[in-house]
Amino acid sequence: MISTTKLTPNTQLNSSALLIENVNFWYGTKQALTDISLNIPQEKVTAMIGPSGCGKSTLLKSLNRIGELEGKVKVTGSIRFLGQDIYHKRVNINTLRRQIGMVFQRPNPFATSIYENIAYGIRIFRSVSRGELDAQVESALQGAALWEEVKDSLNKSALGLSGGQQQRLCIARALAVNPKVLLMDEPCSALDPLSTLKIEELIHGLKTHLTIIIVTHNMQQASRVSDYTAFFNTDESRIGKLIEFGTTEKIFTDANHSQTRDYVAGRFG
Ligand SMILES: Nc1ncnc2c1ncn2[C@@H]1O[C@H](COP(=O)(O)OP(=O)(O)OP(=O)(O)O)[C@@H](O)[C@H]1O
Repeated sequence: MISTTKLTPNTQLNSSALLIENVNFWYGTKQALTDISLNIPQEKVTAMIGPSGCGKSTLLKSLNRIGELEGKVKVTGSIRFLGQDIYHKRVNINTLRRQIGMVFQRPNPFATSIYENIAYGIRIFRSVSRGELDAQVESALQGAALWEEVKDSLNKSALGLSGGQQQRLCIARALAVNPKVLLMDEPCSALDPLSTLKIEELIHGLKTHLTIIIVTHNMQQASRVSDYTAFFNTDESRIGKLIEFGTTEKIFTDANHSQTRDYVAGRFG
């Protein structure tokens, strides 16, 4: 159910998964984000919306530090995951990325079997018996609502699955290592309407035990799947900033800022 609590970016929620404070982000000398403060609630779905180039993906990728893989980047400010500073020098990046998993715009399964796509990540983090591995693979595929469709073809190539199935496999792969947060970067933009519906249903079920952050250009999708929405924009400086954060109901029906109202009404972007 969508809460009607009035929220501002700095409002302290009872249970915060990620606390983002005064974050600035640069690719080399190009600044992509300025002064972002946002409190991502635990076990809810938060949508990030805004026109192309306003830094939604950049912020998403800074939450599990995979943005750093794209070359020389600089981040200032603070991002706390369950209270811990993710940029602290003693943070184990592999553990961070296990706890904060990610699903991308285009499904990117490994060119191996369906089974191996899931088993690979589990084996990296701990040694398990074959029986336990089988059970965990099944559990992850069940969690991504894919088990019934693939249980008789686990040894077949993942590349033979449809695009929608591949995306659910990628979700299963992320779920297999028990993340606490799932970052989704336009996960349905390459999918047909039926596959999109399946992913949206999945998101709805997953938030009972996962915090989900989804970047989407689809306003209907944002309003269907999310509890909270963050709207980003740029001005003439071309640097992304957070304009407004609140319950999805408030952002879509009674936003404080005219830019937000114009964007959700489809008047620009
Ligand atoms: N690897 C990179 N190197 C340099 N600049 C980048 C890189 N990735 C993104 N940018 C720039 O950072 C800014 C924010 O990009 P980002 O992809 O985060 O925006 P976005 O809101 O997610 O856009 P879209 O909705 O089109 O995906 C843009 O100006 C973009 O050109």
